[in-house]
Amino acid sequence: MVKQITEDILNEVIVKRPADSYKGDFGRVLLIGGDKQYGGAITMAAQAAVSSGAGLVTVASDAVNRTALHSRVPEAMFVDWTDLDVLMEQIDKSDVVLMGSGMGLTDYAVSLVKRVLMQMNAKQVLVADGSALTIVANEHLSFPRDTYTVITPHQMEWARLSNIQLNYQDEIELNDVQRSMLNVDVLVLKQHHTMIYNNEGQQQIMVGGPYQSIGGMGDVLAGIVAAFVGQFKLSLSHTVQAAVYAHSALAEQMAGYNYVVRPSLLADGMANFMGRYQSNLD
Ligand SMILES: NC(=O)C1=CN([C@@H]2O[C@H](COP(=O)(O)OP(=O)(O)OC[C@H]3O[C@@H](n4cnc5c(N)ncnc54)[C@H](O)[C@@H]3O)[C@@H](O)[C@H]2O)[C@@H](O)CC1
Ligand SMILES: Nc1ncnc2c1ncn2[C@@H]1O[C@H](COP(=O)(O)OP(=O)(O)O)[C@@H](O)[C@H]1O
Ligand SMILES: [Mg+2]
Repeated sequence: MVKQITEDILNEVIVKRPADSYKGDFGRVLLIGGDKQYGGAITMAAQAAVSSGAGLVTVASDAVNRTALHSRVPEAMFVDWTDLDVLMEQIDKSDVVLMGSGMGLTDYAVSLVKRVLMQMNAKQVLVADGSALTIVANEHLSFPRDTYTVITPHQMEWARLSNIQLNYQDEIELNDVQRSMLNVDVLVLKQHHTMIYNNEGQQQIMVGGPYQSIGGMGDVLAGIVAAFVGQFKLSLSHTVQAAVYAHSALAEQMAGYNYVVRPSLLADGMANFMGRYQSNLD
């Protein structure tokens, strides 16, 4: 039975910050993506991660994106993704690595995806989205067995990864078998009323709508997911459920007075949205 995710997940997962906390308590998040063509995608993911409370955000991207990224998200640190020694060091230091947003499909992007998959360890969480998923599918790569892995494909990306065509993607058992064969802990299968698959079963959001059908909306979700898993200590599956719910619930609220919801505005709205749900620790 597919469980419907309700607003309760937000009060359960989003906790009030302890008074004596510091940035290191809320996740070191590394975002790898943004080639020459798609700098906006990684910028929006970074904006979303910062606004959703990630303690420290670093972006590894094509050098051409540095100034634009900093002008929109000065809180984020920047690494030129061709500087491999620094990049590998950053991966080792991170709690969460998001890769794929606007990464593109160049040979260099392929080589980066391979390196990241090899470098991740058992204590870290990998969030893979966008181009990284297409690369894993095209190159027949595997997700690391010992790293917690969350993937956030749209339906075409899932078709490439799983070989399940779009008209069969409502077959729950089929999707779940493929998820597990791919070494994926949490599959977020994005669609109208997105579904989440994990070892605890399947969950679905009933919020959100077509005002979200706009480029960048998935990049923002990836940044929110990375920030949530970096800072909240509940199970990975609950934390991802909260991130997915928050993304579409806020979009639904913003759509009350907008025809479409701009992903960059949604990203900026997350801090205010989360502030309304934080629950007390005691
Ligand atoms: N401002 C930016 O820089 C943006 C960059 N983006 C990046 O662009 C790269 C390519 O991603 P795309 O998703 O555009 O390209 P993809 O080639 O992965 O997917 C788009 C293709 O899938 C098809 N499709 C079928 N069903 C679909 C569904 N339910 N949802 C989405 N597509 C469906 C579309 O018709 C199209 O042919 C990613 O790395 C992504 O992060 C996009 O997020 C758009 C915005
Ligand atoms: N009609 C819709 N109803 C609900 N959610 C939608 C709809 N269209 C798109 N979305 C949501 O918007 C996001 C789109 O993600 P994606 O296709 O990866 O966008 P991009 O790669 O351009 O950022 C997903 O979270 C998806 O669930
Ligand atoms: Mg996408």
